[in-house]
Amino acid sequence: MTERSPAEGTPDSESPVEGAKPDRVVVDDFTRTYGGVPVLNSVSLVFEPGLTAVIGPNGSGKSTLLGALAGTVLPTTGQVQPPIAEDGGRKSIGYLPQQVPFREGFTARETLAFYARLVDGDPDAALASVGLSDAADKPVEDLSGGMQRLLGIAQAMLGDPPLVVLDEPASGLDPGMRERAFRTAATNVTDGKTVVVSTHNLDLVDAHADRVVMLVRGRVAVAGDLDALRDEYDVDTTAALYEAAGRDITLFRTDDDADPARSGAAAEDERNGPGDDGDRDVHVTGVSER
Ligand SMILES: Nc1ncnc2c1ncn2[C@@H]1O[C@H](COP(=O)(O)OP(=O)(O)OP(=O)(O)O)[C@@H](O)[C@H]1O
Repeated sequence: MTERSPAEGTPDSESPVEGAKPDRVVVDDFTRTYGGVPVLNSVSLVFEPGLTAVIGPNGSGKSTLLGALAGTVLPTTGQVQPPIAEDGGRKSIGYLPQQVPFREGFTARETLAFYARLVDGDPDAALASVGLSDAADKPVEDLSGGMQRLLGIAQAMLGDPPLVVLDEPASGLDPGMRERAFRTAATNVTDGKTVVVSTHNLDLVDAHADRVVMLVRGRVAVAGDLDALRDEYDVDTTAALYEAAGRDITLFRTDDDADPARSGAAAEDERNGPGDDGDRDVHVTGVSER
Protein backbone atom coordinates (compact mmCIF):
# COMPACT_ATOMS: atom_id res chain seq x y z
CA MET A 1 0.00 0.00 0.00
CA THR A 2 1.45 3.32 -0.98
CA GLU A 3 0.96 6.54 0.93
CA ARG A 4 -2.17 7.28 -0.99
CA SER A 5 -4.76 4.74 -1.83
CA PRO A 6 -3.88 3.18 -5.21
CA ALA A 7 -7.43 3.23 -6.48
CA GLU A 8 -8.95 6.38 -5.20
CA GLY A 9 -10.56 9.64 -6.02
CA THR A 10 -7.84 11.87 -7.42
CA PRO A 11 -7.14 14.80 -5.12
CA ASP A 12 -7.67 18.28 -6.47
CA SER A 13 -4.15 19.32 -5.55
CA GLU A 14 -2.53 16.97 -8.02
CA SER A 15 -2.76 17.01 -11.77
CA PRO A 16 -3.36 13.36 -12.63
CA VAL A 17 -1.36 13.52 -15.82
CA GLU A 18 1.56 15.24 -14.09
CA GLY A 19 1.20 12.51 -11.48
CA ALA A 20 1.59 9.82 -14.11
CA LYS A 21 4.37 7.32 -13.38
CA PRO A 22 5.59 4.25 -15.22
CA ASP A 23 3.49 1.92 -13.14
CA ARG A 24 0.40 4.07 -12.56
CA VAL A 25 -2.75 4.42 -14.56
CA VAL A 26 -4.61 7.64 -13.98
CA VAL A 27 -8.26 8.12 -14.89
CA ASP A 28 -8.88 11.84 -14.82
CA ASP A 29 -12.41 13.22 -14.62
CA PHE A 30 -13.53 10.70 -17.23
CA THR A 31 -17.03 11.03 -18.61
CA ARG A 32 -18.46 8.89 -21.39
CA THR A 33 -21.92 9.49 -22.76
CA TYR A 34 -24.00 7.54 -25.25
CA GLY A 35 -26.81 9.53 -26.85
CA GLY A 36 -26.19 12.24 -24.27
CA VAL A 37 -26.61 9.82 -21.37
CA PRO A 38 -23.51 9.49 -19.14
CA VAL A 39 -22.58 5.87 -18.51
CA LEU A 40 -19.39 6.97 -16.75
CA ASN A 41 -19.70 10.29 -15.00
CA SER A 42 -16.67 12.31 -13.82
CA VAL A 43 -14.72 9.27 -12.73
CA SER A 44 -11.26 10.00 -11.25
CA LEU A 45 -9.15 7.09 -10.05
CA VAL A 46 -5.50 6.11 -9.73
CA PHE A 47 -4.53 2.48 -10.29
CA GLU A 48 -1.17 1.24 -9.02
CA PRO A 49 0.42 -2.23 -9.00
CA GLY A 50 -1.75 -4.88 -7.41
CA LEU A 51 -5.10 -6.49 -8.16
CA THR A 52 -8.00 -4.06 -8.22
CA ALA A 53 -11.50 -5.48 -8.55
CA VAL A 54 -14.18 -3.31 -10.16
CA ILE A 55 -17.60 -4.23 -8.83
CA GLY A 56 -21.10 -2.82 -9.08
CA PRO A 57 -24.59 -3.64 -10.32
CA ASN A 58 -25.35 -4.56 -13.93
CA GLY A 59 -25.07 -1.51 -16.13
CA SER A 60 -23.10 0.52 -13.58
CA GLY A 61 -20.28 1.16 -16.06
CA LYS A 62 -17.70 -1.52 -15.20
CA SER A 63 -17.05 -2.63 -18.79
CA THR A 64 -16.98 0.98 -19.92
CA LEU A 65 -14.35 1.79 -17.28
CA LEU A 66 -12.26 -1.24 -18.24
CA GLY A 67 -12.59 -0.30 -21.90
CA ALA A 68 -11.39 3.19 -20.99
CA LEU A 69 -8.35 1.70 -19.26
CA ALA A 70 -7.64 -0.50 -22.28
CA GLY A 71 -8.09 2.42 -24.66
CA THR A 72 -11.05 0.95 -26.53
CA VAL A 73 -13.57 3.40 -25.02
CA LEU A 74 -12.70 7.00 -25.70
CA PRO A 75 -13.77 9.76 -23.34
CA THR A 76 -16.46 12.27 -24.10
CA THR A 77 -14.54 14.47 -21.66
CA GLY A 78 -11.57 13.71 -19.43
CA GLN A 79 -8.72 11.34 -20.10
CA VAL A 80 -6.81 8.21 -19.15
CA GLN A 81 -3.06 8.31 -18.68
CA PRO A 82 -1.75 4.76 -19.22
CA PRO A 83 1.58 3.49 -17.86
CA ILE A 84 4.51 5.26 -19.49
CA ALA A 85 7.58 3.48 -20.85
CA GLU A 86 11.08 4.76 -20.09
CA ASP A 87 11.32 6.35 -23.53
CA GLY A 88 8.14 8.29 -22.83
CA GLY A 89 5.97 6.08 -25.04
CA ARG A 90 2.99 4.08 -23.86
CA LYS A 91 3.53 0.64 -22.43
CA SER A 92 1.48 -2.21 -23.81
CA ILE A 93 -1.81 -3.18 -22.20
CA GLY A 94 -3.24 -6.69 -21.99
CA TYR A 95 -7.03 -6.72 -22.39
CA LEU A 96 -9.67 -9.39 -22.09
CA PRO A 97 -12.97 -7.95 -23.37
CA GLN A 98 -16.30 -9.35 -22.22
CA GLN A 99 -16.71 -11.19 -25.54
CA VAL A 100 -13.58 -12.69 -27.07
CA PRO A 101 -14.04 -13.39 -30.79
CA PHE A 102 -11.48 -16.14 -31.36
CA ARG A 103 -11.44 -17.31 -34.92
CA GLU A 104 -12.67 -20.85 -35.51
CA GLY A 105 -10.42 -23.38 -37.23
CA PHE A 106 -7.29 -22.54 -35.27
CA THR A 107 -5.97 -24.42 -32.28
CA ALA A 108 -5.45 -22.82 -28.89
CA ARG A 109 -1.69 -22.72 -29.49
CA GLU A 110 -2.07 -21.26 -33.01
CA THR A 111 -4.43 -18.65 -31.67
CA LEU A 112 -1.99 -17.55 -28.98
CA ALA A 113 0.94 -17.78 -31.40
CA PHE A 114 -0.78 -15.20 -33.58
CA TYR A 115 -1.09 -12.73 -30.72
CA ALA A 116 2.32 -13.68 -29.33
CA ARG A 117 4.02 -12.54 -32.53
CA LEU A 118 2.58 -9.07 -32.02
CA VAL A 119 3.99 -8.66 -28.51
CA ASP A 120 7.00 -11.00 -28.51
CA GLY A 121 5.25 -13.43 -26.19
CA ASP A 122 5.55 -17.17 -25.57
CA PRO A 123 2.31 -19.01 -26.44
CA ASP A 124 3.23 -22.23 -24.63
CA ALA A 125 4.15 -20.42 -21.43
CA ALA A 126 0.87 -18.49 -21.65
CA LEU A 127 -1.12 -21.73 -22.11
CA ALA A 128 0.67 -23.28 -19.14
CA SER A 129 -0.04 -20.23 -16.98
CA VAL A 130 -3.79 -20.86 -17.26
CA GLY A 131 -3.53 -24.66 -17.13
CA LEU A 132 -4.41 -25.21 -20.79
CA SER A 133 -1.24 -27.00 -21.97
CA ASP A 134 -3.14 -30.24 -22.53
CA ALA A 135 -5.64 -28.44 -24.76
CA ALA A 136 -3.00 -26.69 -26.88
CA ASP A 137 -3.85 -28.66 -30.05
CA LYS A 138 -7.63 -28.42 -29.78
CA PRO A 139 -9.45 -26.06 -32.15
CA VAL A 140 -10.81 -23.10 -30.18
CA GLU A 141 -14.39 -24.00 -31.11
CA ASP A 142 -13.93 -27.36 -29.36
CA LEU A 143 -12.91 -25.70 -26.09
CA SER A 144 -15.58 -25.29 -23.43
CA GLY A 145 -16.79 -21.78 -22.69
CA GLY A 146 -14.67 -21.79 -19.55
CA MET A 147 -11.58 -22.91 -21.41
CA GLN A 148 -12.13 -20.18 -24.00
CA ARG A 149 -12.30 -17.68 -21.17
CA LEU A 150 -9.00 -18.99 -19.79
CA LEU A 151 -7.52 -18.75 -23.28
CA GLY A 152 -8.63 -15.12 -23.34
CA ILE A 153 -6.86 -14.51 -20.04
CA ALA A 154 -3.71 -16.13 -21.44
CA GLN A 155 -3.97 -13.90 -24.52
CA ALA A 156 -4.27 -10.78 -22.32
CA MET A 157 -1.15 -11.73 -20.39
CA LEU A 158 1.02 -12.44 -23.41
CA GLY A 159 4.15 -10.32 -23.63
CA ASP A 160 4.09 -9.50 -19.92
CA PRO A 161 2.27 -6.15 -20.14
CA PRO A 162 2.50 -3.90 -17.06
CA LEU A 163 -1.26 -3.28 -17.17
CA VAL A 164 -3.67 -6.20 -17.54
CA VAL A 165 -7.38 -5.44 -17.84
CA LEU A 166 -9.73 -8.41 -17.52
CA ASP A 167 -13.45 -7.85 -18.06
CA GLU A 168 -15.32 -10.53 -16.11
CA PRO A 169 -12.64 -13.23 -16.44
CA ALA A 170 -14.72 -15.57 -14.27
CA SER A 171 -17.96 -15.10 -16.18
CA GLY A 172 -19.61 -18.42 -17.05
CA LEU A 173 -17.00 -20.49 -15.26
CA ASP A 174 -17.64 -23.21 -12.70
CA PRO A 175 -16.27 -22.61 -9.18
CA GLY A 176 -12.97 -24.40 -9.85
CA MET A 177 -12.40 -22.52 -13.10
CA ARG A 178 -13.37 -19.20 -11.48
CA GLU A 179 -10.80 -19.75 -8.78
CA ARG A 180 -8.19 -20.63 -11.39
CA ALA A 181 -8.96 -17.52 -13.42
CA PHE A 182 -8.58 -15.23 -10.40
CA ARG A 183 -5.53 -17.06 -9.09
CA THR A 184 -3.87 -16.59 -12.47
CA ALA A 185 -4.67 -12.89 -12.40
CA ALA A 186 -3.43 -12.55 -8.82
CA THR A 187 -0.23 -14.48 -9.56
CA ASN A 188 0.51 -12.01 -12.30
CA VAL A 189 0.53 -9.20 -9.78
CA THR A 190 3.62 -10.53 -8.03
CA ASP A 191 5.75 -9.02 -10.79
CA GLY A 192 4.60 -5.55 -9.79
CA LYS A 193 1.94 -5.40 -12.45
CA THR A 194 -1.31 -3.53 -12.31
CA VAL A 195 -4.21 -5.92 -12.86
CA VAL A 196 -7.77 -4.63 -13.04
CA VAL A 197 -10.61 -7.14 -13.04
CA SER A 198 -14.35 -6.58 -13.21
CA THR A 199 -16.51 -9.18 -11.54
CA HIS A 200 -19.75 -10.07 -9.81
CA ASN A 201 -17.97 -12.81 -7.80
CA LEU A 202 -17.49 -10.99 -4.53
CA ASP A 203 -16.08 -14.05 -2.75
CA LEU A 204 -13.23 -14.07 -5.24
CA VAL A 205 -12.66 -10.38 -4.55
CA ASP A 206 -12.28 -11.24 -0.86
CA ALA A 207 -9.82 -14.01 -1.69
CA HIS A 208 -7.64 -12.25 -4.26
CA ALA A 209 -8.09 -8.48 -4.56
CA ASP A 210 -5.91 -5.85 -2.93
CA ARG A 211 -8.24 -2.98 -3.73
CA VAL A 212 -11.75 -2.41 -4.91
CA VAL A 213 -13.67 0.16 -6.94
CA MET A 214 -17.45 0.07 -6.69
CA LEU A 215 -19.40 1.83 -9.39
CA VAL A 216 -23.04 2.80 -9.13
CA ARG A 217 -24.78 4.43 -12.07
CA GLY A 218 -21.51 5.41 -13.68
CA ARG A 219 -20.01 7.02 -10.59
CA VAL A 220 -17.45 5.88 -8.06
CA ALA A 221 -19.43 4.86 -4.98
CA VAL A 222 -16.43 3.69 -3.01
CA ALA A 223 -12.79 2.95 -3.84
CA GLY A 224 -9.62 2.03 -2.03
CA ASP A 225 -7.72 -0.63 -0.14
CA LEU A 226 -10.04 -3.56 0.51
CA ASP A 227 -8.93 -4.24 4.09
CA ALA A 228 -9.21 -0.55 4.96
CA LEU A 229 -12.69 -0.33 3.46
CA ARG A 230 -13.91 -3.42 5.28
CA ASP A 231 -12.57 -1.87 8.50
CA GLU A 232 -14.15 1.48 7.74
CA TYR A 233 -17.55 -0.04 7.07
CA ASP A 234 -17.10 -2.53 9.91
CA VAL A 235 -17.81 -5.52 7.68
CA ASP A 236 -16.01 -8.81 7.09
CA THR A 237 -16.72 -9.42 3.43
CA THR A 238 -16.88 -7.58 0.13
CA ALA A 239 -20.51 -8.68 -0.17
CA ALA A 240 -21.30 -6.84 3.08
CA LEU A 241 -19.26 -3.84 1.92
CA TYR A 242 -21.26 -3.83 -1.34
CA GLU A 243 -24.51 -3.72 0.61
CA ALA A 244 -23.31 -1.07 3.04
CA ALA A 245 -21.84 1.20 0.36
CA GLY A 246 -24.97 0.72 -1.74
CA ARG A 247 -27.10 1.88 1.18
CA ASP A 248 -24.99 5.02 1.53
CA ILE A 249 -25.34 5.78 -2.14
CA THR A 250 -29.12 5.51 -1.97
CA LEU A 251 -29.11 7.98 0.89
CA PHE A 252 -26.89 10.39 -1.02
CA ARG A 253 -29.11 10.22 -4.05
CA THR A 254 -32.13 11.12 -1.99
CA ASP A 255 -30.28 14.08 -0.49
CA ASP A 256 -29.07 15.29 -3.85
CA ASP A 257 -32.47 14.97 -5.41
CA ALA A 258 -34.10 16.85 -2.56
CA ASP A 259 -31.58 19.65 -2.52
CA PRO A 260 -29.21 20.17 -5.43
CA ALA A 261 -26.92 22.25 -3.21
CA ARG A 262 -26.21 19.09 -1.25
CA SER A 263 -24.23 17.51 -4.02
CA GLY A 264 -21.45 14.90 -3.67
CA ALA A 265 -18.91 16.78 -1.58
CA ALA A 266 -21.52 18.20 0.76
CA ALA A 267 -23.12 14.83 1.19
CA GLU A 268 -19.75 13.29 1.86
CA ASP A 269 -18.91 15.88 4.51
CA GLU A 270 -22.21 15.15 6.15
CA ARG A 271 -21.40 11.46 6.18
CA ASN A 272 -17.92 12.09 7.62
CA GLY A 273 -19.48 13.96 10.48
CA PRO A 274 -18.22 16.88 12.53
CA GLY A 275 -14.51 16.95 13.14
CA ASP A 276 -13.60 14.97 10.02
CA ASP A 277 -11.85 17.16 7.48
CA GLY A 278 -12.99 14.94 4.64
CA ASP A 279 -9.43 14.22 3.51
CA ARG A 280 -9.97 10.51 3.14
CA ASP A 281 -8.58 7.90 0.85
CA VAL A 282 -12.07 7.03 -0.26
CA HIS A 283 -14.07 9.67 -2.02
CA VAL A 284 -17.76 9.04 -2.19
CA THR A 285 -19.59 11.21 -4.66
CA GLY A 286 -23.27 11.85 -4.99
CA VAL A 287 -25.19 9.92 -7.56
CA SER A 288 -27.45 11.77 -9.90
CA GLU A 289 -30.40 10.40 -11.76
CA ARG A 290 -29.82 9.85 -15.44
N1 LIG B 1 -21.81 1.27 -27.09
C1 LIG B 1 -22.83 1.60 -26.29
N2 LIG B 1 -23.90 2.27 -26.76
C2 LIG B 1 -24.91 2.63 -25.96
N3 LIG B 1 -24.98 2.33 -24.63
C3 LIG B 1 -23.95 1.66 -24.12
C4 LIG B 1 -22.81 1.27 -24.89
N4 LIG B 1 -21.93 0.63 -24.10
C5 LIG B 1 -22.50 0.61 -22.87
N5 LIG B 1 -23.69 1.24 -22.88
C6 LIG B 1 -24.58 1.41 -21.74
O1 LIG B 1 -23.78 1.87 -20.67
C7 LIG B 1 -24.25 1.35 -19.45
C8 LIG B 1 -23.08 0.71 -18.74
O2 LIG B 1 -22.69 -0.44 -19.46
P1 LIG B 1 -21.49 -1.35 -19.00
O3 LIG B 1 -21.43 -2.50 -19.94
O4 LIG B 1 -20.27 -0.53 -18.84
O5 LIG B 1 -22.00 -1.82 -17.56
P2 LIG B 1 -21.48 -3.03 -16.66
O6 LIG B 1 -21.40 -2.51 -15.26
O7 LIG B 1 -20.23 -3.61 -17.22
O8 LIG B 1 -22.68 -4.05 -16.78
P3 LIG B 1 -22.72 -5.66 -16.60
O9 LIG B 1 -22.39 -5.95 -15.17
O10 LIG B 1 -24.12 -6.01 -16.95
O11 LIG B 1 -21.70 -6.24 -17.56
C9 LIG B 1 -25.38 0.37 -19.78
O12 LIG B 1 -26.59 1.05 -19.55
C10 LIG B 1 -25.17 0.10 -21.25
O13 LIG B 1 -26.39 -0.18 -21.88
